[in-house]
Amino acid sequence: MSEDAPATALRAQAIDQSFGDVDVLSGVSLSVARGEVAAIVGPNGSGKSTLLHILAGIAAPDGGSVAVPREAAGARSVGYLPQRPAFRDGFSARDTLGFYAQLLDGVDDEDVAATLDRVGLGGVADRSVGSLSGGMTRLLGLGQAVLGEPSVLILDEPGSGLDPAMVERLFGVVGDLAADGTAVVVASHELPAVETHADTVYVLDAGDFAASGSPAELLTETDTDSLSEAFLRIVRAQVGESTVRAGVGGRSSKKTAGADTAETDDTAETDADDGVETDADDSEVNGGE
Ligand SMILES: Nc1ncnc2c1ncn2[C@@H]1O[C@H](COP(=O)(O)OP(=O)(O)OP(=O)(O)O)[C@@H](O)[C@H]1O
Repeated sequence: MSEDAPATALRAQAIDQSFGDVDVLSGVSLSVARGEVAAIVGPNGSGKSTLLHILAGIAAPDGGSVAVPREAAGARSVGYLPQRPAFRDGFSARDTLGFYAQLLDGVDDEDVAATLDRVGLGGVADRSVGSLSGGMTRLLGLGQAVLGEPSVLILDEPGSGLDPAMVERLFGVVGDLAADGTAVVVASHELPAVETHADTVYVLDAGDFAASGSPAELLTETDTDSLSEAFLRIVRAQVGESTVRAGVGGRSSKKTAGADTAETDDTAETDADDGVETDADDSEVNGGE
């Protein structure tokens, strides 16, 4: 790896995931550098949450591997905001983040207060979490995810339920974190915000990335004027029209059975035992970058 190249913060290789006979992810690979905001977009049911669970180490994939080199600086490697964050009622926002702070080395009350301010909840820090609106609860989830300055931040639909100003604020926070070196993977349907704030966009459809590149590259490739238009063009090209996805469906969509088999067979790390290595002190992950 050259001195100047941004270090890889997260690498997923040949991820396969099925539920029953439905193949949701088939050979998905991506690499995210420190300081990069990578957005995963895709139709409903295309597998974004499934992929994020795997990247966050919450679920082991059927095949493939995830590696997150341990960073010396942060109190933890990966922060994760689920699609529907929920907190135990009866505690304030401050106490809730305080609880999570206790679980992390070197994170104190000052960090909790700074985090609440950062996500826009400083003014309601002492309100019970049960009295927070859905959007505020999501912001608290973002606060929980960024506590301890993880080197990788994984956000599942962080803008869902937030008003446009809050969506902008949230993506602004994400941009600030990336500027400080955090690698961010965000699944989002907020395509205008993604177009403005993401460095790389991955369009997940039919089990794998149908397209990827910077927002500008996707607009150029699809000859469109906005990421929303580019998205529609890409996913309509996949199946003729955009619908709720029910998975790749027995390898019947864009991949052939042979292609899937070849990817699986080619991959040395598809053993489930090798699966997720999110906390691995895995310096070889950066080797050759
Ligand atoms: N635990 C599970 N058991 C069975 N099927 C599942 C499970 N989790 C996800 N699926 C299926 O996998 C597919 C992908 O779901 P996923 O939630 O990852 O999609 P998504 O792209 O995040 O959707 P959305 O944009 O609507 O949130 C769907 O067909 C879903 O029904």
